[in-house]
Amino acid sequence: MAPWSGLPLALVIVLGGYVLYGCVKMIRARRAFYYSKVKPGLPMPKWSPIFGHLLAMKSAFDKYKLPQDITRANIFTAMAQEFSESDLWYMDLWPFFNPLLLVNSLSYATQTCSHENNLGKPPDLEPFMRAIAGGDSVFTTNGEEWKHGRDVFTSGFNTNYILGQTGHIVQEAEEYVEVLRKLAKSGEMVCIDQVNVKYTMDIGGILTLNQRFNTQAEDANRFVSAIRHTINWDYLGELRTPLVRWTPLIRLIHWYNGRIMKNYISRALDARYIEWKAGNVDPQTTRTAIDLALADYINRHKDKPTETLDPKFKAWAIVQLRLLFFVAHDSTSATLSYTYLMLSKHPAVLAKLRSEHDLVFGTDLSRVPTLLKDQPHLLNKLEYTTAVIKEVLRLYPPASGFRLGRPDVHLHDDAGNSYPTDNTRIWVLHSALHVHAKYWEQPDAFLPQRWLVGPEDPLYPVKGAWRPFEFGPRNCLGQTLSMLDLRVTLAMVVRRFDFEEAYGEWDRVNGVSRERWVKGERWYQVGGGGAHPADGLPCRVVLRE
Ligand code: HEM
Repeated sequence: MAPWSGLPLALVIVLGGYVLYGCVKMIRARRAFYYSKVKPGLPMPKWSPIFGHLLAMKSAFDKYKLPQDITRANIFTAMAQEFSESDLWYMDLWPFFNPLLLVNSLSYATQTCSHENNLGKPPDLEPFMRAIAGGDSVFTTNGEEWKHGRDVFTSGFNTNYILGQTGHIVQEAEEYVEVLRKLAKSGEMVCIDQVNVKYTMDIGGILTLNQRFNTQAEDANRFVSAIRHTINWDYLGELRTPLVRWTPLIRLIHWYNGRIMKNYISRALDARYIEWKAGNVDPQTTRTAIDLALADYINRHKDKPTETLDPKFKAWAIVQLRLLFFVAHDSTSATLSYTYLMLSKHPAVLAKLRSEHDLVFGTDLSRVPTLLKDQPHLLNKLEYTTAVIKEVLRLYPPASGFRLGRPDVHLHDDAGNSYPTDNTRIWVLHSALHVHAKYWEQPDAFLPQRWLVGPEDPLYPVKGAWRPFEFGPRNCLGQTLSMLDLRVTLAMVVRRFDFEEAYGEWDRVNGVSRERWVKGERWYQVGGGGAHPADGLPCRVVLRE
């Protein structure tokens, strides 16, 4: 029998076909990028006809000594200094990304996210978000589909309603204080970000799914474990290369976890629908995401109520609720972690924060939960606390803005230059914009007072340069909730505990070398949903009482 017959020959043909297909796609992608971006002389790093900008990424890692697990936004932030003249540059990272346009100026950010241009979300968000949400969610869809989702959930996140939910947050915060107390008693080093993720998941559970998960006190239930596993595995994909995401093992894990999440929310929807039909839910006072989805469904079927939920609605609602549970907890937990870190590094700020809490809530700490529950508007008096949170979000923004360019939309600069956005994904780099010397006095310094000074002060922030929640039609739906979570938590926690960063010890125990520092910081941002502190921010919790 000839050596190249039968199965081996078929394999060679299939593999050869794949290689050929890949080559044709690569040639097409590089050619299109060359003619639309390289030839017209648009700003970009040195481009190679074979590697595009993949080598430029490698050079950035070497040049800025970036650790492997740093977020992509922070890689681009390091590169931004090379494009300080244009404040914008293009990148060809095929096959890992479609063509990118990185922007780092207030004007470009505003143009990208404006109502007028109304740019949508790119399909490139899908691979990550699909693993979490299981389908097209309010985060990733565009047009009418997006608008319907946004309209259904908006009233559950408005300022008045959210302030009325303070009691629920305080309830979880009381549990959280007990967890911190135990950690302080044990004296153990702990990666506090993981503790914060559990805490914010408990808040997210009650405000999106109307369920108390008790993740802080007990072992995580199957839904909660499944979503965090999905994020962790997906992050592993992001860390190595996005191709890892498509390996059969990771796809199998996502499928398995996705089934758990889907079944869990499906049962929760059925159970809650029974409550609604029995008249046990007051739509005026209960606007958790699950209730808002059901209220919309019931309203649309009011002429012909259904015995059980329509499967099409259920499939849609499951996706939205998975997404909302994720966004409701992840970035807030990272912000909380960075807040503790900044407070531990800036004792004068911490002292001022504590004085403000003494002034607003009195010095009897045991009264704080009741005061918060009975008079949530007291939180509006926490001006300095809000300034601290804003400054943390300036230096450590957990997310970015991401839009799909369009042939009719060009970004313009003051000199009359015009930059095409056709066939590009525009990435508004919050981490670069938030420390841009053009907009910020002492950009790298942690100075909460900049949020309290008047326009005559050089520290006074330039309007629109702080955009952790983005602006425009696709701005963050949950920003009020997030700011409330953070203010309640700080009011409950900072006068009881100190947090002592312990990276040195963690690195010794884990044999980590000094290579993993970025701009003198060991707590650089790593991926994992939103951007979180590297290695979960190892620290010791110390009880002050
Ligand atoms: C510190 C906390 C948070 C930060 C920094 C943050 C940041 C952001 C950013 C930057 C976007 C826009 C992304 C883009 O333009 O491409 C966004 C969208 C969104 N966020 Fe947040 N977020 C936070 C917390 C929350 C919370 C607590 C919720 C509650 C459910 C939430 C729900 C959403 C939703 C639903 C969207 C999509 C909105 C749309 O496309 O219409 N986020 N967030």
